[in-house]
Parts: sequence; C-alpha cells; structure tokens
Amino acid sequence: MNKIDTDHIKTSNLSPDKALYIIKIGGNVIDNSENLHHFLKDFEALDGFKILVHGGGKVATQMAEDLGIESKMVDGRRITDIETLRVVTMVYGGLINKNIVAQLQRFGNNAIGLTGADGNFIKAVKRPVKTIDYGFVGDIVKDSINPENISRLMEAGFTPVFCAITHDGEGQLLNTNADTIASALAVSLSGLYETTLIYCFEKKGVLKDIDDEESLIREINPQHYEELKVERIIHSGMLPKLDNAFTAIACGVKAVIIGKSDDLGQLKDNKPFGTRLTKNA
Ligand SMILES: Nc1ncnc2c1ncn2[C@@H]1O[C@H](COP(=O)(O)OP(=O)(O)O)[C@@H](O)[C@H]1O
Ligand SMILES: CC(=O)N[C@@H](CCC(=O)OP(=O)(O)O)C(=O)O
Repeated sequence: MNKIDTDHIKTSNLSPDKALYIIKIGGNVIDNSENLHHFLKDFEALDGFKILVHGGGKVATQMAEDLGIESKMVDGRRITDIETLRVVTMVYGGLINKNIVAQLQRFGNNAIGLTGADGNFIKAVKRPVKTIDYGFVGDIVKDSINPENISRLMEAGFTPVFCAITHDGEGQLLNTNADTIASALAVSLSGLYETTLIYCFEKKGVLKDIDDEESLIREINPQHYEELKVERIIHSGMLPKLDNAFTAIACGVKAVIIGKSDDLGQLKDNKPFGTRLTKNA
C-alpha cells in the first residue's frame, strides 16, 4: 500500500493534522460482554476523532457450528463458502455491529455502523484461487478507500464503526480480515489526520512468553520482529496482525500500538500502554 496523494485535500475545508484514533477489537473481547462494555466506555472517553473496527471470528465460528456449518481457517483466514458468507454477514454486519453501535449510543457517542459496501467506503476483490480457494474472501483494492468521504462523516459528528465485510462493486459482499481493514483505513486517513492505529485484544501486548502477562515487550522494530519470528516468540494470529501493523507504519501512520482492551483508558491518562511498533533505528 502506498501513501495516498493528499495535495488536493490540503486545499479543501477538511481538517488536516487533527488526531485520529483507529481502534480494532478482536473476537475474544467481543465475546465477553463485560470486557466489551469496559472497552466501549474507554473508547467513548478518548478525545479526538475515532473509528472503531471490529472482528468477531469467534462468534461467527460458534454461530456456524450452531447451524451445522463447519469452519475452516487457513493461515488465519476463513474459507468462506456461500453458507459461511451468509453467517459472517449476519454476525459481523448485523449482530455484532448493531450491538456495538447501540452500546456506544447509550454512552452518548453518535456511532454509525458500516460495512465496506455502505457509502462504497471499502472495495475489495475476491481473492484469486491459487493453491487454496478461499471462496468469498476479499482483498482490499489499493486506493479504493476515499478518506474524504469518511472524514466528512466524522466532521458531521458520527463515529464510524466498521465490520469485517467489504464489497466488490458488482453486488458481491466479501469477507475481509478486520486487522487488514483497520490498517488500510489508517493508511488512507493518515494523509488527513495524525493517525494512531491501535489493535486491542485480550493480552497486554506482544509478550515474550505468551503465558506470562508480565513479559510485555514495550517496543518492536521490523528488525526485532524478524528475530522474534525466528525464535517463535511470535506466532499464529499475531503474525498477520504485526504484518498489517508494520505496513501501516511504513505507509505514514504516526503510531501503531498493540495492547489490552481493558487498558485502553491508560492512553487517555498518558500512561504506558501495550507494545509500540517503530521503524528500524
Ligand atoms: N508473542 C505473542 N504475544 C501475544 N500474543 C501472541 C503472541 N504470539 C502469538 N500470539 C497469539 O496471537 C493472538 C492474537 O491474534 P488474533 O487471535 O488474530 O487476535 P484478535 O483477537 O485481535 O483477532 C493471541 O490471542 C495469542 O494467542
Ligand atoms: C477472511 C477472514 O478471515 N475474515 C475474518 C473476519 C473477522 C475477523 O477478522 O475477526 P477477528 O478479528 O475476531 O479475528 C473471519 O471471518 O474470521
């Protein structure tokens, strides 16, 4: 992903250089109503413009199982046949998205729930079949996100809440990983706002020992990341998350943090929070 051309925007009435937080929450937080409630309260209390992106893979897997549909993941991506697409559309675009919006409204935040199809905000292309057929999984089309339109929504007082559904512009909905959506939005909006991308999940951040919450790694640069991969300190879902995170840093996003959803309030109090990703020294 390249940094977007923003010269035309600087001359418009939009608001360059304002702070924007793009925060993504994962399935384990969404699945726990207490954690979700706590997180949404802290999210609401953050100053500046905000966008929330949510996954919900865990809930979708459970719902699919209830309906007798088996879930298959390959390299952290869901094989999405037509039945599975129906389930994820209902779960991400409906159940989870609308519950989050309703809770934010209760806290006085004028949230508006969106898929990538709404407002044509995020266009994707069905992943081509190579060795694996992922079905209706969408890869975001480069430069397809229009940051000005999203900015207008925020300037009008709305807080966009994006789920993990995109579209191809030809009438087809697609399932797109929420970490990737958050990173693509952050890159696109970083020309208009001082953008901080935050991945919130159930652990304190990237840990040296996944079973020891006290082993938090405070800072990682790309070189350190390569070493951590070789040592297998980082694995499974954390790999695509960090790949997305470093892409965002390389493409102009001011800061990327990976931390615990329960600790988000520390950011407002200027206390250390999670693992901060940096460029190579
Ligand atoms: N070094 C690490 N520190 C923390 N988590 C790690 C690490 N390596 C792998 N993980 C795994 O990555 C997971 C987070 O990725 P994922 O499940 O995709 O997140 P999300 O809930 O945001 O979708 C954690 O639950 C943990 O099991
Ligand atoms: C293509 C693909 O894999 N999409 C993801 C979208 C949801 C997601 O990203 O949820 P978490 O953040 O909770 O993992 C999926 O269906 O699991």
